[in-house]
Amino acid sequence: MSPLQVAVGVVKNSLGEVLISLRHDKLHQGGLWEFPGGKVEAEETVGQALARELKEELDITVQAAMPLITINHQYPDLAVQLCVFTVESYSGTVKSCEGQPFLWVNPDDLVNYAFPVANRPIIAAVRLPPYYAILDDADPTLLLVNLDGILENGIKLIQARLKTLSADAVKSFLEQAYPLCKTYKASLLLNSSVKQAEGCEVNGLHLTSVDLLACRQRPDGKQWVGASCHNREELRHAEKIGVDFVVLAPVLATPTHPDAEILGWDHFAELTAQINLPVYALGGLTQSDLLVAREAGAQGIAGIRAFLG
Ligand SMILES: Nc1nc2c([nH]c(=O)n2[C@H]2C[C@H](O)[C@@H](COP(=O)(O)OP(=O)(O)OP(=O)(O)O)O2)c(=O)[nH]1
Ligand SMILES: [Mg+2]
Repeated sequence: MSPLQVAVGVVKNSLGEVLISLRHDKLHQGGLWEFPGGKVEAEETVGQALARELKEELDITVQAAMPLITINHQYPDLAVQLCVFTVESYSGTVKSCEGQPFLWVNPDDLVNYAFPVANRPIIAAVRLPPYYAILDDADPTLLLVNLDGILENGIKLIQARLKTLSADAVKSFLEQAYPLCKTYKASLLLNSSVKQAEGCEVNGLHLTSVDLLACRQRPDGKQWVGASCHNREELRHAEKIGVDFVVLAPVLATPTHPDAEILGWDHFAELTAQINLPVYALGGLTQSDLLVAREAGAQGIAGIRAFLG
């Protein structure tokens, strides 16, 4: 049987808080928090269903919505496909039309509410930004200059991929980079191939595809865990161990990996549709590819050169 298709909306207020509502106890997944939305009816597109449900449940009119993530989940009693949109603009004032209590919650606080299990990657997608910068040490003298440029560009998620630096050099870099990222409210992840610097604070770990496949479970004690993937097997493993997001590459030709097999947007979209995780597109892309990437099911764009200035 085909899954129950559900249109789901991530609605934000002017403070950047997200609307959640409490499912009635008697419903499927009752007593848990949800993002507003509901079943797609026959002869209705998902976008039409989203607009109708948000009008019925909240009395708001959707003016623009962008795909965020699609989740295919098998509950013991029901298969659902949750088509989640970010509501970019709407008119009207939110009210509870069907008696569901609702709350406005800071995205980072969503993890403190009980949602249906299918919602875990949705919450990650809501919290993650559209761009993921990869800072490499091809020229170590430019590391801090490049980091500054990335932060000045407004990028909030950064991976330090420091392949050549010694452990001491990594340590002295992180001692400057972490506090700098913090002042810009950006998160800094360390690539798993980096010589680990004892006692250095970062916001998370980014697993290389080799390290990903070697992990039997999600590494402990990390705020964020990301992973690099190139194929279905790696994506499945990332989903299985419960990373927060992945980077799928190379989408287009890229000078840093000239021999890698290129996915192209169609194959990227096909692979991304099969996985319940936020996926960043990487390889030969720039910030201006964001809309194309979103249409292909991506969380956003990752890049080495894309955010340097
Ligand atoms: N709206 C919504 N549904 C979710 C979320 N997470 C999740 O697993 N679901 C599941 C629960 C249900 O099985 C299904 C939504 O179906 P529903 O019956 O509540 O939809 P509806 O609003 O059209 O309900 P109704 O008019 O028939 O009362 O999707 C979520 O965040 N939002
Ligand atoms: Mg509903």
